[in-house]
Amino acid sequence: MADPILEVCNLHKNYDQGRIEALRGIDLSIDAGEFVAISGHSGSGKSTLLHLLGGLDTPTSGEVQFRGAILGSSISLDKYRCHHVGFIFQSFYLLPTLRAIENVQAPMLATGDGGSDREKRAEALLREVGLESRMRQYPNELSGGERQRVAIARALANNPSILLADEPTGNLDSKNSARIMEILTGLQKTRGMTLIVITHEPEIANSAPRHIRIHDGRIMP
Ligand SMILES: Nc1ncnc2c1ncn2[C@@H]1O[C@H](COP(=O)(O)OP(=O)(O)OP(=O)(O)O)[C@@H](O)[C@H]1O
Repeated sequence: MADPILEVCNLHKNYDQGRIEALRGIDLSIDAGEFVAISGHSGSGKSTLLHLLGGLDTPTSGEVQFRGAILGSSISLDKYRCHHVGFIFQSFYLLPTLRAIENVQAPMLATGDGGSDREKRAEALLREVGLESRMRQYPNELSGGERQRVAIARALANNPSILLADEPTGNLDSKNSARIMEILTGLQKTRGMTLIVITHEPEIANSAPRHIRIHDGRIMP
């Protein structure tokens, strides 16, 4: 039976005082545990949509609901972002002065989650992404694929139910790209997470059970 975790209703997003219409009426329902790929040409509105799904920005009109709660109204964007969503970006965005294990603990510190268990939980997450031997390295001592694995562990820090990934393999070679997708789809299957991935790679888009194509701010039929 359908169990919507995210519902999007007539979503519009304008920039530049309405001169740019990045999203022009998106309706979308995503079930808990789904793996959805989003593709579309550059500038079509993919990242804008992902940012609104993740509560990183607010719509010009329309709404996003998380389990029936309207983002920014029935649930605060802060609470939603900190406890329910994990983000992964093409450029990793690790803090360069923190070791891998400290990067993973950062979101726990921000929310006050984890208590004295923080370090152990961060270790377990790094083990889950296969980085048990690289926990004490700084980001600049890690390869691109390893950095993205740290970013995935960090995205899991507060045990979110949704993972949002914006071109997570965009900076990686094909071997690392396959490894990252294997980890992400593994998390979707074993933890029952909802996985939403923006990608330009047809192989990844076609591997997802559901593939949404965006064109000029609308979902293509
Ligand atoms: N902060 C902003 N201010 C003004 N315009 C923006 C802003 N963010 C995005 N845009 C514009 O909105 C449109 C959609 O951008 P968006 O980043 O969502 O596209 P995209 O499909 O993710 O593109 P790409 O594949 O190149 O990352 C583009 O015309 C872009 O220039």
